[in-house]
Amino acid sequence: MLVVDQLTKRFGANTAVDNASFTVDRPLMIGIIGRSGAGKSTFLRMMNRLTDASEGEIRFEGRNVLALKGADKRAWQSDCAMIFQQFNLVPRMDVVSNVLHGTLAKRPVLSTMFNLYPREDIHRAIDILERLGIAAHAAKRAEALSGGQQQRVAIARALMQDPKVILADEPIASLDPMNAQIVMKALRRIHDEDGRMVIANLHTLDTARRYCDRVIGMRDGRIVFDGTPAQLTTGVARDIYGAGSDFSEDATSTEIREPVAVTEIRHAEVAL
Ligand SMILES: Nc1ncnc2c1ncn2[C@@H]1O[C@H](COP(=O)(O)OP(=O)(O)OP(=O)(O)O)[C@@H](O)[C@H]1O
Repeated sequence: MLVVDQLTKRFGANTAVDNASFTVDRPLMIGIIGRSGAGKSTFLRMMNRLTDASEGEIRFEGRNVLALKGADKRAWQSDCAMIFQQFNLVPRMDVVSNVLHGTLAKRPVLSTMFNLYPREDIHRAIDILERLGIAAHAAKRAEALSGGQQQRVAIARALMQDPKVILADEPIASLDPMNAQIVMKALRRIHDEDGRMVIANLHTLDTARRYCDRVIGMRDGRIVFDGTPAQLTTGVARDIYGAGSDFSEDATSTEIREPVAVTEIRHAEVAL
């Protein structure tokens, strides 16, 4: 389904992604972990064609997506939606309009400029917001929502594209532990229920272990681990992070320890 073949990206003398290869034969939920600068974002950006590769191929369903041009490239970018750490919403625009922006690539420029969307798209946007537990905020400005709610709006916008793959670049790095869990659960549910592949860059080991079927570890641009969460032992993690024997998983943890926070999560999840 997805074949990453000897993928390399150089920025001058710096090799950000170094001869990376892996194969995915069904739509899994994949976590990419590694310390800052390991090449995780650059990989996602190549996959979505925001950055060109220096060498190698990314084949999705048999096509080398790195060779696509013009309308084919835009169609791929629509099939492969991206969400970001900072949500990238239009802050002063209402939530529904932000979600409808997910149809941008498929809409004539003029109708988008004047916010003219077909009724069925508006209904679909509201259905998606409902699915994510935030339909009650549909008419509010995006900036009025909490970080966790804004990230769910960004996921809703991605879903409007009806993508085959969702790429998430540190989707929970700006969120508190409670909202981080709500967002990760939303991504996992979308994967489970819709069968979409999700590839998420994550900076916390426990999140990768808990939500992903497969974990890829990057260090200095190279893939140094590719396995199941069960295979991701503390020793392996130490290798990925290039850490010494004093390495503590707590340093990369988003676990919630206070019982009160767990109760809050359960309340929030009822809405999901
Ligand atoms: N546009 C760019 N120009 C030059 N160098 C870049 C550019 N983008 C990334 N790099 C370099 O490529 C390497 C990998 O960066 P990348 O952002 O992919 O790492 P990362 O694992 O996503 O880290 P982080 O978690 O901090 O975002 C780093 O050394 C970075 O400085």
